[in-house]
Amino acid sequence: MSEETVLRVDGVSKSFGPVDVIANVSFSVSSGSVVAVIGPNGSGKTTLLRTLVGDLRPTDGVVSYEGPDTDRTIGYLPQQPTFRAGFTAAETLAFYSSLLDGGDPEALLDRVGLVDAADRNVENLSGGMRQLLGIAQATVGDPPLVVLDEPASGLDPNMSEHVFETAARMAGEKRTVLISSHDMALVEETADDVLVLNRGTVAASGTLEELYSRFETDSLRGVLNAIVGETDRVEVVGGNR
Ligand SMILES: Nc1ncnc2c1ncn2[C@@H]1O[C@H](COP(=O)(O)OP(=O)(O)OP(=O)(O)O)[C@@H](O)[C@H]1O
Repeated sequence: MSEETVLRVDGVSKSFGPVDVIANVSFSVSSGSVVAVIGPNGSGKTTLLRTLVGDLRPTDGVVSYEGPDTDRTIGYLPQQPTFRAGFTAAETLAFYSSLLDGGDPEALLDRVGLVDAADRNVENLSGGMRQLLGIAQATVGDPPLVVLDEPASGLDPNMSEHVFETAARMAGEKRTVLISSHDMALVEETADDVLVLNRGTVAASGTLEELYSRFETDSLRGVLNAIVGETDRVEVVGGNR
């Protein structure tokens, strides 16, 4: 695996009005790796990813893309992807491809295992199929960095595994994949590096082995429990706003 930095995040904070959601987050992402962002509900994963892809402007700090200079540098699957109604899956990808000179829709659908749904209208896709179409959309134009926000959410176990295998295979093609997830088993199988967010700050980061050794455990669940404790409440930043 190459060790070139593709993304550098330096002291990034994001507030919404008076609500500080992420604070002073710094890390870098190496090319060709799968990096997982994990953390409890409300810890700031989506806000961090949206800031990294330029969907949100950081309140403080700098995000620098340092990968290859291509037409599309970062592909992004939002937590809830939306598509224009009336288009088929293939037409949706053809549309994005036409904007970027970004490749053959059939090949993009094949990459995520969605060829059989090519002619189905997007509003008639199942939740899992929508996620897969969103992942295909995120890879249009072959961006060196693909950011996937909970791509396996709502998918059955086989599909979740398929999505993570797809992500790992993409990273093997010299593409870097940054993925947020609550599925600890799949993160353990797939991730080269893990960033643990808690209350909007980086509580820990490193390879699985580094995290296991630091927290004297043999699972990510153990790492999370050591950081967050066992709780049945979602931490809500900024109170009840
Ligand atoms: N636009 C906004 N205005 C105010 N607060 C916000 C806004 N967007 C997010 N937040 C708050 O920021 C915190 C982090 O939310 P975020 O969606 O980033 O967390 P998350 O780790 O992705 O959660 P989950 O795992 O549940 O998807 C939450 O308390 C949320 O209510």
